[in-house]
Amino acid sequence: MSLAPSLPERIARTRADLRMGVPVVLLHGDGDVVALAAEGVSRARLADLRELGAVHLAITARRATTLSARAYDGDLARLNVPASAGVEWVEAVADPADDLTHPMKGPFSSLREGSATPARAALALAKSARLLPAALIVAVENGAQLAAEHGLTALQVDGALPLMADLAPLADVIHARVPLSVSQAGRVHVFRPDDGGEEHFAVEIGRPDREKPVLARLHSACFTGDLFGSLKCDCGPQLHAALAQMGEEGHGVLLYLNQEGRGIGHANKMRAYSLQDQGFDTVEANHRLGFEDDERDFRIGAAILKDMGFASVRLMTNNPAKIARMEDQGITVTERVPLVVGKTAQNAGYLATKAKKSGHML
Ligand SMILES: Nc1nc2c(ncn2[C@@H]2O[C@H](COP(=O)(O)OP(=O)(O)OP(=O)(O)O)[C@@H](O)[C@H]2O)c(=O)[nH]1
Ligand SMILES: [Zn+2]
Repeated sequence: MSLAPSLPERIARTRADLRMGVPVVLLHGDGDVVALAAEGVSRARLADLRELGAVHLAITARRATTLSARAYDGDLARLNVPASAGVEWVEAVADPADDLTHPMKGPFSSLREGSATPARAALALAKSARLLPAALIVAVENGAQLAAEHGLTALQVDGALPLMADLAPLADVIHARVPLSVSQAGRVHVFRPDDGGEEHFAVEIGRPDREKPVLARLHSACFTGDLFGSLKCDCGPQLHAALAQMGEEGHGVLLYLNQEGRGIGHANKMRAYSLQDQGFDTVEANHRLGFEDDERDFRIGAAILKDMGFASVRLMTNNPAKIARMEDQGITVTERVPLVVGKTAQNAGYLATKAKKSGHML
């Protein structure tokens, strides 16, 4: 009998700690580290980390490129945090908000020695906590002992990294009838991943025949567009047009995937919007923040479709990557159903960038 949390549960706990600004211990054969999310780091915590040893700031190669810092570790850089640097320095490196007003942030020196794997895990955890992808790290001698002494969560990096890259199993927790304006025959399913991540929803309209391709939409959450009527994107009109077409045909399935801001989270999407007001396009803004163009995991959508018994879809999308990801995951896309609605003066540039840089068929 063991009441100890499993590895997926430990990952969830580590993520929650980082989000709260609590340090965590990452255990690794080549050397343990204490890690702390850079976002919102307090003076006291930074001082505590310095007591443990030399502090480094792990950032993604995307962010390093913007800062003209060397990324010796390929996908990331471990910057030396100067002894004189305070929390303002950490925030300014992690967050591009004032890049234009303070363009000369360097020069930076980066760590070359030692394994970058714990730093990589810290960044993956920060991303999955929907924080800025930047983490303070300090190498420590006996991480497990330190964690026990201070009541910190300790995580084995070698087990956690591959598990985080895998798709977390999803359970169909509950489904219930919800009459909708587009169709009385609406049913909403709630899917919950076993890694403590966000729940996703499936809206089933009618009773689609599982033997035939179903009219399907994979919608990514957009709180500004879906709820507030934002004119900066086309999400709200796409959501409503997709449901309306399913209502007209009598059958369909709309997945509402909680991957806000193409998977970077609410706060980071608003940071991206703020950068867009400084003149960067949607892709450049993601890169400056340290993210890839698109951080979504469409395996989730494919897994939900399969769980519901759907093997082939008529996919409502303009995004060729969505079609490719479905096919990769064994969902046959028999037809692409275009979904071009909601063009506004304010989103013309956004849509043009999607067409130019992401290959959208608009
Ligand atoms: N990071 C970031 N995310 C954005 C921005 N504008 C919209 N989003 C997010 O982008 C996602 C839009 O997803 P979808 O509607 O599935 O659009 P898509 O991938 O372009 O594909 P289709 O609509 O199927 O053609 C949502 O998660 C939005 O929150 C932005 O400027 N930056
Ligand atoms: Zn949107």
